[in-house]
Amino acid sequence: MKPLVGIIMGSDSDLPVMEQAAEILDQFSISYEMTIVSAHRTPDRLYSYAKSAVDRGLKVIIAGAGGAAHLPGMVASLTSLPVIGVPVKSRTLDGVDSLYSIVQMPPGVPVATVAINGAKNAGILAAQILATSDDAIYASVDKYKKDLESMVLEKAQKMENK
Ligand SMILES: Nc1c(C(=O)O)ncn1[C@@H]1O[C@H](COP(=O)(O)O)[C@@H](O)[C@H]1O
Repeated sequence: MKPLVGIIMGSDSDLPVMEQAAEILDQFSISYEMTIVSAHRTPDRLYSYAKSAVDRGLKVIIAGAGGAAHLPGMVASLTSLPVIGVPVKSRTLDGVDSLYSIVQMPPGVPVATVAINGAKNAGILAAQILATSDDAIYASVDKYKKDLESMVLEKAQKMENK
């Protein structure tokens, strides 16, 4: 199945965070590809990845990076597909550097930025973007949210009955 979502990250050290996006896409049975692309270390690869994305059938790109996280913004500059940015928690500044690098994009080049290490929400958001034109994906996401609601209501009930 051709991947609909591209998950990219600046380094293999981002994988423990970024694989949470893959896990939730698996739950929704959404096809994806996952690889390393770095604006800083592999600029030519970044260019060819972003430029070929739409022709390869991708609909959404999730880009995660830490520190001076230019990857999501640079991808967004090179393609008109929606880009979701995941600030990965860095070793020195706790990911605040990653967050600020990703979130403050200039007008005209948005990156939908999730929380620090928020790769799971990035996956859900990608599914919701796809769901606007796919009823089966919409139904999966809708069920996920209803299950979440039931789970919390059950916990509330247990807490009240103690
Ligand atoms: N922020 C970027 C970019 C980029 O934005 O192009 N490329 C790698 N990195 C980040 O550097 C951090 C440390 O990388 P290493 O663990 O490989 O030293 C990672 O979090 C990666 O996302």
